[in-house]
Amino acid sequence: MSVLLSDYLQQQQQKYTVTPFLPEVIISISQACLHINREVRLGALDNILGSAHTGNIQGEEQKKLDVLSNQIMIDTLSANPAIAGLASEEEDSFVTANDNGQFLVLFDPLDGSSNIDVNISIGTIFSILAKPDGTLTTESFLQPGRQQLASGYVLYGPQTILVLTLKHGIAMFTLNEQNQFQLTQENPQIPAATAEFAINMSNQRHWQPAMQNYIAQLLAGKTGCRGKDYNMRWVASMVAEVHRILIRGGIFTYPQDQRNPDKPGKLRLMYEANPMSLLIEQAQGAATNAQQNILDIQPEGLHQRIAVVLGSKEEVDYVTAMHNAS
Ligand SMILES: O=P(O)(O)OC[C@H]1O[C@](O)(COP(=O)(O)O)[C@@H](O)[C@@H]1O
Ligand SMILES: [Mg+2]
Ligand SMILES: [Mg+2]
Repeated sequence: MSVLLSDYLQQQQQKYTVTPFLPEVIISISQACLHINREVRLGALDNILGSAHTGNIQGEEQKKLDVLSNQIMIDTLSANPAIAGLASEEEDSFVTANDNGQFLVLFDPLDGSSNIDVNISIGTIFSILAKPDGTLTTESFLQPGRQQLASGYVLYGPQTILVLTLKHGIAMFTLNEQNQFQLTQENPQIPAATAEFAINMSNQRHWQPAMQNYIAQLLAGKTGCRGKDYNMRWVASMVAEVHRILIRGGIFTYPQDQRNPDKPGKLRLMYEANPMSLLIEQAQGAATNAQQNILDIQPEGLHQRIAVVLGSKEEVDYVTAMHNAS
């Protein structure tokens, strides 16, 4: 018998203590993503390709689909009275949703924007926190990743797949012919060892010495100290890279760059690194900023950037140890 997202959420409530109304928040997120999915599938037919000719607070050019997906997320989630506030890659500061809401939702409405126009996998990433008591402020959102109640992503690829954790393992749902998310895999385990890495090699000259040395070891293959040949992949969509790692293992990194010391990495802690790190940990992988566990980091800003190393545990531990020894 097929298990739909709503059935799965009910089962989780029967097995574990799930915060009241958290399932409804996840349903709202899934509805927003179904809407985004429709837009993605139509592409040029719905005039959603190309630049919006605007920029976000991070100085990045916004694509039409970045702006549209952000609006869909805000409109859909604000309609759920359980949600107090929202934070998005595309909004300068947080958005107040409902005065009596108990949850905060942080999201990257459209991840992998450079892939939109070329029809390569993109996604939506989300993180759910409990709203602390009192007035909603930026500080309300600045909770370490370990305090997330749930996180996940929707991958708009050859299949549309929702991946979710309520901190009791991981569930993967595939969008079926009735436009419903249907459970297709539970509790994938990331193999501890791997021979596949993902990094944007064009930035090599800017990496710190420890990352230079690590990648040089992998490139040396069988002839080097790691004693095996490594394969490389780079999709330029974090959602797609994390999905590959959840399915078959591997290591993904977007390291710190020496070009701009004020910008310790490209990826954002609150709505990219934290939700993905929770998923990776729930699948027996590891995630660090090359020095410490990402989920233990005390955030300092909504749009804080961070170096990310995640995936197969032995490989992540190895490269993290190299950084800590340097
Ligand atoms: O184009 P680059 O430098 O390889 O960066 C790719 C990385 O940037 C991102 O696209 C950033 O996400 P956004 O598209 O949400 O800004 C990641 O998904 C991906 O890992
Ligand atoms: Mg992103
Ligand atoms: Mg984005």
